[in-house]
Amino acid sequence: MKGIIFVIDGMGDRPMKELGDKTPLESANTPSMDKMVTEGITGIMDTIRPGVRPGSDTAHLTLLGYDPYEVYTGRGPFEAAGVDLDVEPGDIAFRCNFATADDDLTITDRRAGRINSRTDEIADTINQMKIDDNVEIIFKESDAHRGVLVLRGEGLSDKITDADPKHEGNKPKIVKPLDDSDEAKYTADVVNQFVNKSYEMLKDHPVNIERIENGEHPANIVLPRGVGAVPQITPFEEKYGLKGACVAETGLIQGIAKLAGMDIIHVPGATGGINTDIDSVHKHIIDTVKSDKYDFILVNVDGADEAGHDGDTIGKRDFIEKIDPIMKDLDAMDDIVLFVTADHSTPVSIMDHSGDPVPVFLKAPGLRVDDVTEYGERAAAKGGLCRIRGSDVIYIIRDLMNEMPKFGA
Ligand SMILES: O=C(O)[C@H](O)COP(=O)(O)O
Ligand SMILES: [Mg+2]
Repeated sequence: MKGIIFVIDGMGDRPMKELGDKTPLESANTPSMDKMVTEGITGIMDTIRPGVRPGSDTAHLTLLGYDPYEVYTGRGPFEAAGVDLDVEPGDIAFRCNFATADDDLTITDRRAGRINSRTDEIADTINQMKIDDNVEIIFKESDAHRGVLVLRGEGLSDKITDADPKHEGNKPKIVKPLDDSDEAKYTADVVNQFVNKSYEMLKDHPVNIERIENGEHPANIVLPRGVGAVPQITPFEEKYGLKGACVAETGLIQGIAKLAGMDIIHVPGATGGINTDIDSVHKHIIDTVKSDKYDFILVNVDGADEAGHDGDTIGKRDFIEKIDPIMKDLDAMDDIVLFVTADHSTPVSIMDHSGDPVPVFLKAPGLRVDDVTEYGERAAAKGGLCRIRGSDVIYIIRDLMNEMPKFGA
């Protein structure tokens, strides 16, 4: 028996007039998932707890059986692991966005047109930045508009705020210390200098001159957020005795799996967007599930979340439809316990994560099948799994895999 958690990132949503009072999932044509739901059991899930808006990081940690209130130190170190940057004790790491700023540093696009090429050249320039002799700047591009900053040196602190203003039309936030320590004050000052210097170094960068000539948004500023020191995570295999692999598109999810000791399966052509090479994603998921090497596989596809963040209703619905053929192949396998879910809702109307519970279903041998015949937020709420929490998932899967020790004699 193999366990699989298949996360359709940000899939949960709310009914929309544009879709005839349906959600993107309810409106999507998903014959394979509907068949699996008919033969399986459904429910809804509060990934962390009702009303809590999960980040993808805290959500995935929870699904893997870690308590984010214990192990989560910030998003940065997971993003760093995802691009193979070491974060050592004493370092602090940030998730960054390549963004577009105008002359007075007002952010006009937090994702620089979802830039998807030559960010390595921009990273090379950022790596030449000097702030003072005490602190080393280590920067690496991740997928699309994402990047990672690691600061290394004496006397740094992760007790500081973010620079990313989170909404266009604002200037970068002035980073502030969160406690009275000299370390936090110093680190905040370093990060503020980093943001300003990134604009100075990038505004006339050849990559950006070319982007402007092509009518694209330049990546002329770097916005750090999600600061964190290195987290302590018990390896997944040590915790559960299951050898794990992760097939994911984005550095964040790969980084979480890597820090949990799982093997990372790289997917050529995966962009994390609705334009991803879905055939390549499909092939790598199925090959990994079929491989004898693994007992447990974490899958994450990210396009529905990106479409939610972009306010793209039709893109979100159509991306969900693209997942259905992958499910058809998983449906043909007998020896799996498959848990399909979103990590959180990203309603198109909000363009960000919400606390709405997400629809889930289970395919496994021996289930107490319910009456639900369609995969959707409201249909799933009528299913036999009822309303669960994300922290329940790894227990439910291990039980159905016959891997759970008995509690008691
Ligand atoms: O896509 C991501 O990395 C995040 O989930 C959203 O981050 P962004 O708003 O910076 O794109
Ligand atoms: Mg997510």
